[in-house]
Amino acid sequence: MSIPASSLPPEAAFPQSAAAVARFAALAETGSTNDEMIARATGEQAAEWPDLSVIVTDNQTRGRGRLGRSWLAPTGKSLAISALLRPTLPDGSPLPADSYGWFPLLAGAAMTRAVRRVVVAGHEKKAAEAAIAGEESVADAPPVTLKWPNDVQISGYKVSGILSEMLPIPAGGVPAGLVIGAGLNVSLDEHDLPTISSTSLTLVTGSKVSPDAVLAGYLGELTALYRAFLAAGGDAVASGLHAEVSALCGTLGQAVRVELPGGGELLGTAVAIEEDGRLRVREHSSAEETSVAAGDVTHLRY
Ligand SMILES: Nc1ncnc2c1ncn2[C@@H]1O[C@H](COP(=O)(O)OP(=O)(O)OP(=O)(O)O)[C@@H](O)[C@H]1O
Ligand SMILES: O=C(O)CCCC[C@@H]1SC[C@@H]2NC(=O)N[C@@H]21
Repeated sequence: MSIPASSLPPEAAFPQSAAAVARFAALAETGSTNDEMIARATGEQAAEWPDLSVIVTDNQTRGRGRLGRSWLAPTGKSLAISALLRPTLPDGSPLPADSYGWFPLLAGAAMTRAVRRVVVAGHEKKAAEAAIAGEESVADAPPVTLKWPNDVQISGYKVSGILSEMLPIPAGGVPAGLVIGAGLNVSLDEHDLPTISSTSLTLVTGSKVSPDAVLAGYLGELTALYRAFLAAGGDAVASGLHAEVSALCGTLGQAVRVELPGGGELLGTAVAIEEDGRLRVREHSSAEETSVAAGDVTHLRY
């Protein structure tokens, strides 16, 4: 007698992703994958959750976004992914705390690259179908860019958001690691979208997208950028991460409004990403340049 599909563990739906990391768990449902991962990484069984452990679900019921917002995801149509990193340098010493600021950008770059591959493949499929039908060539593939610090946008619409959270730091100690949470809108329809500024992979490509393939793509990119960053001692410039993030970042060259964490705002043009990951903005009123480490950035479209 064959086993009914519903009795298979959820991991069975993610063979490529499970092969890409040290430990992989897929949950049928959870409140927040970041909360799940933080609890496991700091609980009694913490030693069983090594560097590059991943928890995923397609049914996250209380997703948390940046700046205290909620992350909304209709059941079965998006992925909530949390990756545990316990970064150590090649000599075995822990990564210094001041390199941790690069992780949100590193994860954003990894997701941008993974989404780009899906969008380009969808575009090539459409182009091939158009050619067979004898139609005129189709338009260029839509741009997939990183919105500083870590949203992924397709043609300016948000398809993924990232929330990185540090594990508790022991008094006077070095960080024990962090959890990088990523929400990815996979197959939402128009009517499922939580905001007018969001989109999904299926809406953009017009094709069915394999959650396992896109997740494995993201985990592969994340692992590659992470390993290069650690091999360079946590130096984003030497590892090429600074250049990669700058190349993927659609915020550069844009007119932006930055709502600063302490109140107040900055109106200007985003001109560069600093070597420590901050965004440098040239103010419109004074032409003065200010670098911001955090804040809510809006791309202004005139
Ligand atoms: N599944 C989702 N997809 C996209 N955004 C979502 C989703 N769930 C919740 N949101 C939230 O919706 C809000 C809108 O996101 P978005 O970044 O597009 O707009 P914004 O921050 O208001 O403006 P802007 O992008 O122009 O700066 C954010 O708080 C985002 O976290
Ligand atoms: O854009 C944002 O505001 C960040 C959204 C982060 C959502 C992800 S989904 C997986 C992980 N678990 C959470 O509760 N949040 C993050």
